[in-house]
Amino acid sequence: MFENQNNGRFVCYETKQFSFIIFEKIQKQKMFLTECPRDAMQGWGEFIPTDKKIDYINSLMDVGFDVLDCLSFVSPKAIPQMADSAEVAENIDKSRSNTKVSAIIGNYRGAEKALKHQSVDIIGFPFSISETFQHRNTNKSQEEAFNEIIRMLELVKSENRQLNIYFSMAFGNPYGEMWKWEDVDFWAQRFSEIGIKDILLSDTTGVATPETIALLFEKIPAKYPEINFGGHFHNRYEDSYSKLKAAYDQGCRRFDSAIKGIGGCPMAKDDLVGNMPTEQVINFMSVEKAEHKLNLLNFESAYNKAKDIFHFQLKQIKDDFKNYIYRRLKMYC
Ligand SMILES: CC(C)(COP(=O)([O-])OP(=O)([O-])OC[C@H]1O[C@@H](n2cnc3c(N)ncnc32)[C@H](O)[C@@H]1OP(=O)([O-])[O-])[C@@H](O)C(=O)NCCC(=O)NCCSC(=O)C[C@@](C)(O)CC(=O)[O-]
Repeated sequence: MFENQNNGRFVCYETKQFSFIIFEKIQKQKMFLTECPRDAMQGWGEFIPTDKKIDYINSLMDVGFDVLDCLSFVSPKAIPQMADSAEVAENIDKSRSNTKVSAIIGNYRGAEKALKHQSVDIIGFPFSISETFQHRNTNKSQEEAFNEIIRMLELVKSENRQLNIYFSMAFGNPYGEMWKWEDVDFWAQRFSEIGIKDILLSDTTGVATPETIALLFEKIPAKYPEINFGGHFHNRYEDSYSKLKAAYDQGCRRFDSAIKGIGGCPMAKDDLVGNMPTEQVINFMSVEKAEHKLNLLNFESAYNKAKDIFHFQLKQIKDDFKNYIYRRLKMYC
């Protein structure tokens, strides 16, 4: 099968007597975007006052993201920054927005706490392809986590909400454990069997390359069409385009990101590897002419609030923009 630039593809059909090639129009799929202020905030050193969090999250609710991953119901000792999530959850204004709200949880108790809040539509559990990271992050083995997820799924169904699974360390790990795509496939199969419908292939510590991203997005989603797969990348600012492109070219239209790429998982390594920056996803969509429904004016106003919370500077933004233009020019020259 060969895709071309005109929203179409040449498909080769073979019967016993004939083989023929036809041109099929393909519907351009809309992007499905998740903004992750939870990932940005959870490792932030100074405590962000609760009212600032609420104000920031409500400004993001106006942008038009499909999902806002903004809450966390884990141990406050492990992640003190998110200890006020219950109060934040009670003050999310969903009246003007279709954006779904997602909360991260690390055990059944966290799921129960999250689901008490009517604003929470989705809970997300970080299942790890690396056994070491499963222990580090949730104090469980993979099998223990899997069994707990089965219980959580029952709970989520009875509450009429949704359970997303992150495949942490899906592209490799920094602990010296062997990585192969077949391990990701093994777990995708098991999660498919229990009826999980949403899996985010996550590059927790930024070890993925465009090649491993392309490999995983080529192999895995095709085998499990009943599951919606997405990309949850952590990377350096300048690697954003090539990583998005690697997944996009394999048909992935679902991406998680955080403004300015701030954040990461504090349980993974000592140094946080930044998130996929949302501005880079927006740049990417404009280059690829990908359809989305973000309100960019509202995005700018949320971006200004992020600037205040995370103290990033205008000069830094200008430098990033200059670097971005330079790289694009280099690609075309
Ligand atoms: C998962 C647990 C809770 C298990 O924690 P545990 O140690 O197994 O639980 P425990 O039952 O032994 O309890 C330990 C303490 O935590 C408390 N506790 C226990 N559970 C809860 C709860 N739900 N809510 C509030 N408190 C809780 C519990 O009460 C106790 O407090 P103490 O008695 O010592 O005062 C713990 O290991 C933990 O909090 N880990 C942090 C997980 C986390 O938030 N990681 C970051 C988010 S995941 C991520 O960022 C990756 C992602 C999503 O971006 C994808 C990717 O890139 O890979």
